[in-house]
Parts: sequence; structure tokens; C-alpha cells
Amino acid sequence: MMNGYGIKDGGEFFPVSLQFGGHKLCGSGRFSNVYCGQMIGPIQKEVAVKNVWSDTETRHLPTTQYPEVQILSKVFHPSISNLLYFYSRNANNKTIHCLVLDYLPSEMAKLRDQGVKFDVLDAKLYTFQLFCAISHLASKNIVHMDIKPQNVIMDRMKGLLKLADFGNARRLETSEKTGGAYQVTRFYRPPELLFGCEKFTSAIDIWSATCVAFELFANRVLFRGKDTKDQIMLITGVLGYPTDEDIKSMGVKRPRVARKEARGIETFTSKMLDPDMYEFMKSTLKIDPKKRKTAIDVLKMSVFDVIKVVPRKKRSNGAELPNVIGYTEMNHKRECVEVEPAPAGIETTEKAEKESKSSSSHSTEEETRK
Ligand SMILES: Nc1ncnc2c1ncn2[C@@H]1O[C@H](COP(=O)(O)OP(=O)(O)OP(=O)(O)O)[C@@H](O)[C@H]1O
Repeated sequence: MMNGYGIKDGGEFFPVSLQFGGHKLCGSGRFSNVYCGQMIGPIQKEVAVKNVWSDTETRHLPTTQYPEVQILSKVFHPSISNLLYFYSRNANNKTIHCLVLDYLPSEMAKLRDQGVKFDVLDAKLYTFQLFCAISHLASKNIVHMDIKPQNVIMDRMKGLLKLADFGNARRLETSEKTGGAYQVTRFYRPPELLFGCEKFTSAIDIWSATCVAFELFANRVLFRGKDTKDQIMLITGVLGYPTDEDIKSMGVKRPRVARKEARGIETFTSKMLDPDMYEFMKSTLKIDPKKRKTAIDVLKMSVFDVIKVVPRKKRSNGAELPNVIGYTEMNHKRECVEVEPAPAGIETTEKAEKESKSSSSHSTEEETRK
């Protein structure tokens, strides 16, 4: 048993006792280890527990104030790896923030590395869910800022996808001038950030998600730049050198790269894709972020008609397509019912830390990895 917090539908936290069964390491990032296992109380569910050790900026923050917890407490959607509970513990005098998240068994990047290919129906199904997630984030004024195959988790049997890792996510109101050029992993970084724009908008996620969608359809990275300059060259080679209007709209200096004519996305992609897919990519891969279709409009495009037909189509594994139409609804209620608060006296995260320190069975691998 350990003391932590749950999240009410309005985003407020409430104290709760948490209980877990066995777990195993199922992924790791630069500052985290992610364990998957069974939660026993207050709900029974397979979950992922992301253990994050703080950087200098967040070292003094209690877990309730940790940015990823703050952002995730404001969202809840079936296509997002939702934060269900959280707690903290101490290791080597460092606070470890522990985020209990919705779990799915596969990561898109790992599947790609294993040579898994998706058929057109599945590629559309997963792309639809990815854009549902972005649409929900946009409705909450949140930008994910790091959409890439490593942050997309899947259940291939059920045909489900969830967007994970909100460690770089930002609220739009607080996103002024924070040095955007190196945000978002290079292959998925949109032109405005490559050109030095520091203002975040939801259009950043639209670009990155389109690059991920292309990988689902074509099974290769769309723009695999060797460095920032090469990334720009690849993009301008397809979409052309930015027009004066594009430059003004992005609020950036005129890029000092070779001027190229637009070659067009069809000639760039070696394999012919579904014609509707090109239609979709042409509407989202625009240099000017203001001209990119929004997620809510993308979801209405004909490319997704096939997953909306009734009776629902069968996937290649024989299973019926999951019913994802309701995912366009943005106000999903947290399943997490309020439960009896934990025994008296959980006033602070520090107390939860102390108690969980003695009872936690989690590996302390992260302490030695850094
Ligand atoms: N909810 C989840 N369900 C299953 N696996 C997950 C989940 N969340 C994360 N993972 C796995 O753990 C890995 C690391 O998680 P995550 O990307 O959140 O960590 P990070 O430290 O923020 O990473 P980064 O180094 O990119 O900043 C993911 O790539 C994924 O394989």
C-alpha cells in the first residue's frame, strides 16, 4: 500500500491508497523508467507506472506541481495514455515522481523496428485515433510538442492507439518565447521551429502527427534529416522555399537555404499511397502553420470514411474495427470514481514519499542509470 493521489473529473486531486501487484520494466526514456504491471487498488487494471527523476528545474516541486502531472490532470481521452493516479518516493535524496498511466502493450517505433507493417485500414484506424488525441489536446489549449513513434503506444489485437509522454507538453497561454528551435524530435519538427519561430501553436502537433501517419502508411520516415539544415532542405525540396507570406506568418527571418521549387508530396514518396491519404497530407503539411488543417477538420476528411461505415468493417485479424467514432467527442468523463480517502493525514506529497519509500517494491534502477 502507498499513499498517492487520484484525479477528479474537474482535475482536482484527492488522496488515495494505491496498491500494485507485480511489475516489469517495459520502457525507458532519458529521465524515466516505465514499468508495466497490475494495479490492485483502488481499481484493478493493467497500468504503466512512469518513474521520473527530476531535473534541476523541477527538483523542488512536489509531485502535485510536477509539469507532466499538471498537464495530464487536465486531459482525459481514450486516445491518450491518461494519468490515473500519482505518488512520489525518495531515492538517493532525489524525488522520484511516479505516474500511474493507461497501458497499451506495444510501442509504434519498436513495431516498426521489428518490421511490422500496417495495412491501409489499420493505418487509417490508428491515424484517426492519433488525430482524436490532438483534437482533444487542442480543445484544452495543450500542445504535446513531441509526437513521434516512440511516444505512440498501441494494442494491435484490438486496433487501439494512445498518445503517451507528456513530458514536453505545454499549455498555450504559458508558451511564450521558450526557445522552440530544439523542441520536437528532428524528423517530426515542423518548419516554423526549424526556422527559429518560438511561438507554440497546436499546428506543431499537426505536422508531427502527419509525419507519424505517413510512417503508418508507407513504413518509412518521411523527412529523415541528418541535421537541422538537412531537415530544412528535405522539407523545402518537397514543399518549396517559403513564400513571403509564409515567412511573415511564422514571424521568422528569411531562411538562408537554397531556393527550391515545390516538387510535391506524390513525387517524393516512392510508393503510391491511397489517394485520400495524399489529400490529407497536402492539407496538413503546409509550411505556414496557420494554413494547416486543424485536427477537428482532419477527422472529417474522406480518408477516414472507411472506418465509420456501419456495419463496421473487419480488420485483417478478423476482428471488427473498434468503435472509435465516439472518440471525436471531446468531453470524456474520467472513469476513475472517487473512492474512500486513504487513512487520515495525507497532507503533503512529502508524507506520501516517506511512506512509499518504505513500502515501494519498485526497482531503483533509475538511481544507478543516471
Ligand atoms: N502508458 C504506457 N504504456 C506502455 N508503455 C509506455 C507507456 N508510457 C511509456 N511507455 C514506454 O516507455 C518509454 C518511455 O516513456 P516516455 O517516453 O514517457 O519517457 P520519457 O523519459 O519522457 O522519454 P524521453 O526520453 O523521450 O523524454 C516509451 O517510449 C514507451 O515504450
